[in-house]
Amino acid sequence: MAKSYATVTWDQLHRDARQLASTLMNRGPFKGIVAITRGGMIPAAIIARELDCRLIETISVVTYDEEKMGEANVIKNAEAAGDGEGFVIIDDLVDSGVTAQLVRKLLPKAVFACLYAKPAGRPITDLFVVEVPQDTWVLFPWDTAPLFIPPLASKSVEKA
Ligand SMILES: O=P(O)(O)OC[C@H]1O[C@H](OP(=O)(O)OP(=O)(O)O)[C@H](O)[C@@H]1O
Ligand SMILES: Nc1nc2[nH]cnc2c(=O)[nH]1
Ligand SMILES: [Mg+2]
Repeated sequence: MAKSYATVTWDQLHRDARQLASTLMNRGPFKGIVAITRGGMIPAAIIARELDCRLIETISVVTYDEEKMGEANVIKNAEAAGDGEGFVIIDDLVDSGVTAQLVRKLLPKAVFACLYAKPAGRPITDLFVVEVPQDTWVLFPWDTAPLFIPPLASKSVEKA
C-alpha cells in the first residue's frame, strides 16, 4: 500500500506532456511513437500532436491489479515498430521499471520517455519530466473525480 498519493490534474498532465515533447524535439525526428497501453496513450496523443507525428503503434503490458504487482505479460506487440529504430516509446510513468525493462528488451533501438519516474525506475528511462517518491502512488486524472467535501464547520462533521 502506498504511503501517500499524488494527484495529477488534466492541466498538469497536459503541461508535463508538452514539456516532454519539447525535450523530444531535440532527440528526433521520430518515424513514430509506441504508446504503452493504457497509461501511455493520452501522453502519447499529446506528444504526437506536438511532434506532428501520425504513426502511433501500441504495446500492451499487463502488470498491476489495482496497486498490486503481478507478473508482466505482453498481450499485444508493437509490430509496426520493428526493433524500435526511429521510434519513441511513451508511458505515463516508471515505478519498479519492470514494464519499461520488458518493452525496452522488445524494442532495443527506441528512445524511452515518460512523464513521471520513481527512483527504482529512473535508470531505465531515457527521459522523464518529474521525479516522484517511491512510496507515493500517482493518481492520474482518469483515476479520479471531483468529490464533495463538507466544510470544517459543518454540523454533520463529527467533533473529536
Ligand atoms: O514500472 P512499473 O512498476 O512496471 O509500473 C509502471 C507501469 O504501471 C502502470 O501501468 P499498469 O500496468 O497499471 O496498466 P495501465 O497502464 O493499463 O493502467 C503505468 O502505466 C506503467 O505502465
Ligand atoms: N496509477 C498508477 N499506476 C501505477 N503503476 C505503478 N505505479 C503506479 C502509480 O504510482 N500510479
Ligand atoms: Mg501502464
